[in-house]
Amino acid sequence: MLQPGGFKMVASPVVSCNSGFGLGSSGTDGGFKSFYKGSAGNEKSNNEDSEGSSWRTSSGDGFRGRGGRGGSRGGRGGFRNTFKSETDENGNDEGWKAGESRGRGRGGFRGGFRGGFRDGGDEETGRRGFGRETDENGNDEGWKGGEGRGRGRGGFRGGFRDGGDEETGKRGFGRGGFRGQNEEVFSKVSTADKVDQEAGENAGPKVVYVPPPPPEDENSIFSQFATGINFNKYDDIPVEVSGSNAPKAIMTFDEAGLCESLSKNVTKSGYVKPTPVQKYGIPIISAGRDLMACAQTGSGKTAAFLLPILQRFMTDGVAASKFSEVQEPEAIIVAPTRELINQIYLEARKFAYGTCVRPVVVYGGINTGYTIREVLKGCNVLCGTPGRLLDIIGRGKVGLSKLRYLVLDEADRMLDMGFEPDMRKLVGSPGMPAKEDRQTLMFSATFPEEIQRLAAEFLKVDYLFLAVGVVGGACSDVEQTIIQVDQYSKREQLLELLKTTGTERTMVFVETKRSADFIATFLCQEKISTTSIHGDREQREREKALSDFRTGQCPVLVATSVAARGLDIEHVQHVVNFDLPSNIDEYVHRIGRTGRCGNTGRAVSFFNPESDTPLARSLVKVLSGAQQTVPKWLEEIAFSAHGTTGINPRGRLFASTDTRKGGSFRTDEPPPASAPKPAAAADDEEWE
Ligand SMILES: Nc1ncnc2c1ncn2[C@@H]1O[C@H](COP(=O)(O)OP(=O)(O)OP(=O)(O)O)[C@@H](O)[C@H]1O
Repeated sequence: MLQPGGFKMVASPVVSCNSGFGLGSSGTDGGFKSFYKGSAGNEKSNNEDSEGSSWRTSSGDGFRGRGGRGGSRGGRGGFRNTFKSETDENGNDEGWKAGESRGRGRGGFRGGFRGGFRDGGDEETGRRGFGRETDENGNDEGWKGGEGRGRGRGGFRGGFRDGGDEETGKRGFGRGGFRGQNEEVFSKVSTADKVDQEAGENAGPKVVYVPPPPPEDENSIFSQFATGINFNKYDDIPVEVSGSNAPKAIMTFDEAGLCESLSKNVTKSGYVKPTPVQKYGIPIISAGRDLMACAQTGSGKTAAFLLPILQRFMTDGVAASKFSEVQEPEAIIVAPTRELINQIYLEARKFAYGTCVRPVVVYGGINTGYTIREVLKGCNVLCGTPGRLLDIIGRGKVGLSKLRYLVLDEADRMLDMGFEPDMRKLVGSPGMPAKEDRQTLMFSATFPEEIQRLAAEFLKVDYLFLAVGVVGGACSDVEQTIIQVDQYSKREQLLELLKTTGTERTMVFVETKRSADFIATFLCQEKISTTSIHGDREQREREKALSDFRTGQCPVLVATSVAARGLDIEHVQHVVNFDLPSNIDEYVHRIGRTGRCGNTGRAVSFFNPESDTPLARSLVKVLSGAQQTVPKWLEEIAFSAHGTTGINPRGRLFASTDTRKGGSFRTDEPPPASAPKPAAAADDEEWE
């Protein structure tokens, strides 16, 4: 039987979709029927009934495959349709990629697996042809479930790999390789290179995705995010540095003492003057001090740590990167999500342009062998998500003896319950210099007090605390609106809202991966070009979704918490909290995807009193802290919530300053009874 929530469908970003839904409005039960109309004119229908799900097209392709029942996902069951990339990337000259695998589809290849089609054929792989395919099947990933994604859901992402995208398709052989079920089969005939063999401890389907290479042309490397009308207002934000002997702030980039290459790169990036977090942060880091810095979303924290680190490397002369079986990076930067760490890497690469410093990025969801090869080519600045970073260190590919900087971006997230063990492992890794012998830097827009206390364990005793504005406060360039709704009117309200936003870029946040798919599909059916990003999507799909959103091909991105932090996407004018998050810091980060770098933005949040009342008080505080109108009804809810339930862990209040000053939780509230829930809902993201 179909389990509740027994389907999963990934909306195609570039298709417009005409659908008939057979779903209850909650979207949790029931059959499903939709019709996809591809850009190439292929029309597909997707139909799942309670037993054997089927998937058929009414297009000329005549595809008719049978997706079996789900059930591999630990009770979620269901059926997951990932035909999106096929339509948009391959539907042009090749026809549906599914066509490659059609016949096999009937064999129930999807039954019980999460995979379904897996096109797997990214451009890189395709270029390398078949030899590469075998190389890459060296089992270095183990089962997907074992990659931090599974969380006990079991199942694996088998299915077909038709290998075909534009590039691959041209090469013939790369297409149509059957990789369903167990990619180990391939590894047995593999001529895997050494790295992949070393990596192959866990047999099972491996991740073959190799991301496209980063841009090489200067224009793309230095593509700028235009500053907005409020950029100069950053100067009015109060700044506080606590701790002893803080160095003086700089007022211009000239005062930062950057070498010529770095200065040039700063100029080419369009940076004319530093933001407050840069004015204070750069000299603190240059002075060799540990730092915990908190500044509002979109205000330039990345450059605040990258520039002084790179400058130090230039002054002291780091070893030019060259191939070695073990790399010894001088800096490690960690961040909680793949897309964010990739963005940081691109920033590092931009600022290091024309120097001998080589940044490298490692994150889950891409081929490990490829990642390791990239690291071994030379690595001064290693950017990574925690899992992959620990993995590569554990494999002995990265030594830590030369490490001078350890940077935790989104540091409060990196130290909350989800990642704290990994961070402890990282600082406890063999060879990791003691905190006295390295410089540890932490950055975020939010820094709850309990996390600050924990963070202090990773820092030297005399670390400096930098607060630009109110710690955890929302960006004041974002106009925040809260609308009271009931659960069942949300979709209609969203539609209404999106009618007013037109083609302006909008991020719609939902609480679960299932709802992300559901809402994205719904919007597609309403002919709104939408894509989605969440932790159940293949990395390739995640990157494609982001890229389609960035370019405006899909002006609406439905996302879970995985996209809440750090992502810097130009022209995002709106954020919609279709579901409010479970804690206030998450809210601050989500709405901070707009209103960046002095630009203005709007955030609209649907407040359902049945589920969101616990957040009311902190919401009121955030709104008033950012000089926003607080609706009367919200104040009333907040007030009564206070009278009846006291503080709620969901509604954790933010700190207003350095905890070393004695703490700043409001004194009229008891401390939270239990540790607050991490930002991501339990049901939700795997962060790495
Ligand atoms: N001094 C500057 N002048 C012009 N643009 C800048 C400057 N500093 C940063 N920017 C740009 O502002 C944007 C936001 O910067 P960044 O992503 O570092 O913000 P952040 O504070 O880390 O945000 P978040 O808290 O969301 O992670 C980026 O596009 C960056 O290139």
